[in-house]
Amino acid sequence: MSVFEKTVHKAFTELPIVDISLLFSDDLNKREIAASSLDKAVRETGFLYLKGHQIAPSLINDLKEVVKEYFKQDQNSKMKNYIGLSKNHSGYVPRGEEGFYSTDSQKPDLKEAYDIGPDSPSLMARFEKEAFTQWPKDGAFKKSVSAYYNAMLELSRVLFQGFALALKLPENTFTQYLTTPPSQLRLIHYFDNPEAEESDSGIGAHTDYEFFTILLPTAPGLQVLNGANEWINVPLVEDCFVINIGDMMEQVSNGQYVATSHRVRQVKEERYSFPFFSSLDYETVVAPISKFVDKQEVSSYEPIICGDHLLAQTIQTFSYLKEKSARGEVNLPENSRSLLSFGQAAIKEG
Ligand SMILES: O=C(O)CCC(=O)C(=O)O
Ligand SMILES: [Fe+2]
Repeated sequence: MSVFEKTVHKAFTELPIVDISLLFSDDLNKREIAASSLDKAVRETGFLYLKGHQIAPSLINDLKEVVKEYFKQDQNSKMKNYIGLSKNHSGYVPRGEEGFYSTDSQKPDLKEAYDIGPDSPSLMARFEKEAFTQWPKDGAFKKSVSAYYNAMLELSRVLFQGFALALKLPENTFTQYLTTPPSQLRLIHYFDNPEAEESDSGIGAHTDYEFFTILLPTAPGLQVLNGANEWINVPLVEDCFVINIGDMMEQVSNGQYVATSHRVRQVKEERYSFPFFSSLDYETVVAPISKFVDKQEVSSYEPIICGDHLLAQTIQTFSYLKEKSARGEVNLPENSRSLLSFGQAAIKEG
């Protein structure tokens, strides 16, 4: 395969486990060994289990505890922190607020969420120069969730370096743009539904918008589309995160690393999941790196501005932002991509 051909994932039936312990080594040769196993897994599947991440179990346990307590509250209490009341796209997301994932508006995805982003500059930096994250009253929630957010931000720095090495690029290729990224942490609660059928959607099929996602699920339900267009179950593996490639990694690598479609289905037992969407600084221009573009080729990946891509996708999916857009209070950035412009399905069509 020429290095310029876009990757097509294998017809995998399970996800590889990648141990990144060596990425924490002071020895570059050792970091490169870990990076090459990352590279292999990403090319074959675009999705993997991450071992050796050095996140303390207490951070994870504290997070699960405060989130479970939070969602136990009644709807009125949760709506006091409705995401539409915030200036930086943070807060409670009731069922049905997001219109993208579920294709059937009569049957919204069976979930609610709480979204956390940084204080300004945030995802809404185009419209709000100064904005602060909306937190519920419970101080324990803020403490545990912030600690987990900060740990994810640090892990994303290690992984950005790992992905740069994996792509045989200078190690700081991405991290030079990682100062105040508008990365989002979602705390998702899927309702228990013992009668759930195979077609009942927790989250409909999509790719994530950022570079990669560090996901912590608490129960099965996640499914990934493989190279043969089959949905593969992602069972839990103890002490592992799940990592998947997002739109912007596909964009910078000119399709060497492809965003992977995934969905959540048939959630019978109550389920929580915590994706951290790893982004770079808002103004970062995300274009295919020249090494991956054939001189004769016109790349199908037009440059995008990192934060604008996230903003555009978000405006197209959240009801409160669609309403603000209709009132002229927010507007789509120039050259916005439509939804589902990345991933295997988009490559096959395009
Ligand atoms: O809940 C999960 O396991 C996946 C969540 C997800 O794909 C997302 O929020 O983008
Ligand atoms: Fe996702």
